[in-house]
Amino acid sequence: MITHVSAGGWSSLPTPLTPWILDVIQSMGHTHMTPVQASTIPLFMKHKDVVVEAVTGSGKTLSFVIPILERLIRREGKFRNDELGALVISPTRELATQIHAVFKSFLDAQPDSTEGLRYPEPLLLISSSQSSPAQDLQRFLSTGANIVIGTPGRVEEFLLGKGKNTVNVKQLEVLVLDEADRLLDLGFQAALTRIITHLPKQRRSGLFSATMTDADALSELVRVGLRNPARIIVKVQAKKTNSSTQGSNATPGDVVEERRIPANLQNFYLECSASEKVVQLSRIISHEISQHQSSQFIVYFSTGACVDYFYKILPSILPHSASLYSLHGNLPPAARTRALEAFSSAISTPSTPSILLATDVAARGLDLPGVDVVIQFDPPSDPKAFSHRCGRTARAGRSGRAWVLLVGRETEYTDFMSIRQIPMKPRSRFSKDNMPLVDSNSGGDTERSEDPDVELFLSTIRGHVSIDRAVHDMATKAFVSFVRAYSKHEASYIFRLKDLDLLGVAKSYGLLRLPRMPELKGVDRTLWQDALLDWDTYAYANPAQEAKRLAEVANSSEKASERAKKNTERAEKRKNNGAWSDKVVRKEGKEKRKEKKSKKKQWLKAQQIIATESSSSTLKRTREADSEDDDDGDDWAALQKEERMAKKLRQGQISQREFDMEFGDLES
Ligand SMILES: Nc1ncnc2c1ncn2[C@@H]1O[C@H](COP(=O)(O)OP(=O)(O)OP(=O)(O)O)[C@@H](O)[C@H]1O
Repeated sequence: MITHVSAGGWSSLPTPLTPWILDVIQSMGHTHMTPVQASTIPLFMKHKDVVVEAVTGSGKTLSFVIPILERLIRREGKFRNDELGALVISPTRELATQIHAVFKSFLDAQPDSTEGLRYPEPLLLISSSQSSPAQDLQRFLSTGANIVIGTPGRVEEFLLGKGKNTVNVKQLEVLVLDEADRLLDLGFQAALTRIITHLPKQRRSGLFSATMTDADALSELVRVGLRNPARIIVKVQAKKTNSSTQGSNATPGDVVEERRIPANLQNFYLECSASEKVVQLSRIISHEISQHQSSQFIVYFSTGACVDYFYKILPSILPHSASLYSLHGNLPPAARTRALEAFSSAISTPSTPSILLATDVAARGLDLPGVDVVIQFDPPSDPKAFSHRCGRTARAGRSGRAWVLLVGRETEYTDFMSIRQIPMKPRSRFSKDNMPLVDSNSGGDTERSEDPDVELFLSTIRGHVSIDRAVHDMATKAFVSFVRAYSKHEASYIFRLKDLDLLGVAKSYGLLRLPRMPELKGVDRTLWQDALLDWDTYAYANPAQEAKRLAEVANSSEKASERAKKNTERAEKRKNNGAWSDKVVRKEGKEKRKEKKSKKKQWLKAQQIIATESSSSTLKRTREADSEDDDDGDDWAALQKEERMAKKLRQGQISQREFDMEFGDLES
């Protein structure tokens, strides 16, 4: 369904558009302006700075493209080759390329007789994967381009790096920040400030986004050099029923709600357990294909590693065959361009369903009118990205459907979004037959039982993963990156890692075993079962990678046996060292005892000298015998006994013979 949201014909603008510009607009099939265009174009064409907030897909691009062209066409005096007339900055290269294409569709159609924009090529994209900054600079000078479009990094390089003394910005008429709230975020702030400081103050500036709410702080606007800007907010009113209308289409008497998402967007959330997410993703896709004949999907994940992994896994679990595409920021620029081009052309000729798996690099601005369904497998870390992701469908009055999977207490996210005028409707989990999954009811309490197919999916994914060890590496990387991203959610009081069932997530991912990571420290591992697999023979499908692994295994087992050998040697040495030190201790003890003994014997000797002359030979023999005695206790007892006997001998209580029998050399 396409609901045309009109706000008057193009001819109703207070300043008429240049005829050939109007022709191009008509050739695009845009018979009427959208509300944001009707509000913005007249102001921005004149001398007003604008801050524009309007929902996704409402036509903001033409709201700045047309005023820029009109200002440059009407300008008195031609730009010199090194002079820049207009600068458009966007946060991603994909969006920059798209904006470039919109400008180009106008400029390519300009008649030869046109005054104003008559350069070999008045337009320059400086974030293309096909050109280097040096080449951009060269093209700028050779073509005399006056409209430059780029991402912050490349624009900075262009104006303040290599091009510092080449690109003349003195005559700059217009600066546009598309997705301005994103550009004013911390990540881009420093580069943006440097660029803006470099530009002349006498210029018009326009800030555009579907989520400008945070960027309207006065200090932000002053920082980007806006003076007394016109604030344009285009809100959507929708009937609080299933059939929605937009803007003035709501009739008096209807219960209407204001929302910050397109009126024709149906926005659903589906609550399931962590272990059920992949099952439910597959079933939403299946439901959309069979019930709504949807054929173009974008599925958002939280990290590039998750995109890579599910790109591998999904074909094994999707009930329908589909063409998959992947797009994330870690891909080389050329691969990103290829993926987007392939997905776009698949959209224009739908035969089998096409599914783009993406991160937030594809959340904002991309205009892919054929997208029927957006599924957020993981809610975004930045809540603002939520409406941008949803907004890849239901564009320009078309209808579209968006889903988000929420786990446990994550359903609080719906209230969080509702406050931000982004309503969501609950949907039940889907059963195998794509019917709502009914929770069992025992004694009045509804029990959420895990979908029985979770185990089936787990073993299917595991089966797929176990074919190639590289996929296992991807699975582990994806899981780890997901957990780390989860802990960085901006809405951290809703997305709390400690509340998340990590074993459920691991199950959903089809992990063969749990990775070693501190976040898994507290989990009850008795609830987890590793896949039965011989890890020694589990191989990489890529022969070179497998050869490398085997070499590493051999190397590490060699190292392990070397380590074991060294350990044994060390143990042996310790033992020997231990025996030696025992000896030392024993020797020292012996010497101490000897010393003690000799002192006592000296004392005894003195006693014996006092005693009888006849016992002296016996005592001498006793001393000699004692000196060989190592046992300190027995020795001391013997000495005491000897001393007692010697005393008895002196007192005549025993005879010399009796004494000698005991201590001397007489046999008893
Ligand atoms: N006046 C119009 N009538 C009908 N369709 C239009 C009109 N103006 C623009 N469009 C179409 O609407 C679609 C969305 O436009 P655009 O990409 O500018 O949206 P946006 O507001 O910038 O969205 P986002 O916030 O997602 O970047 C485009 O396909 C464009 O061709």
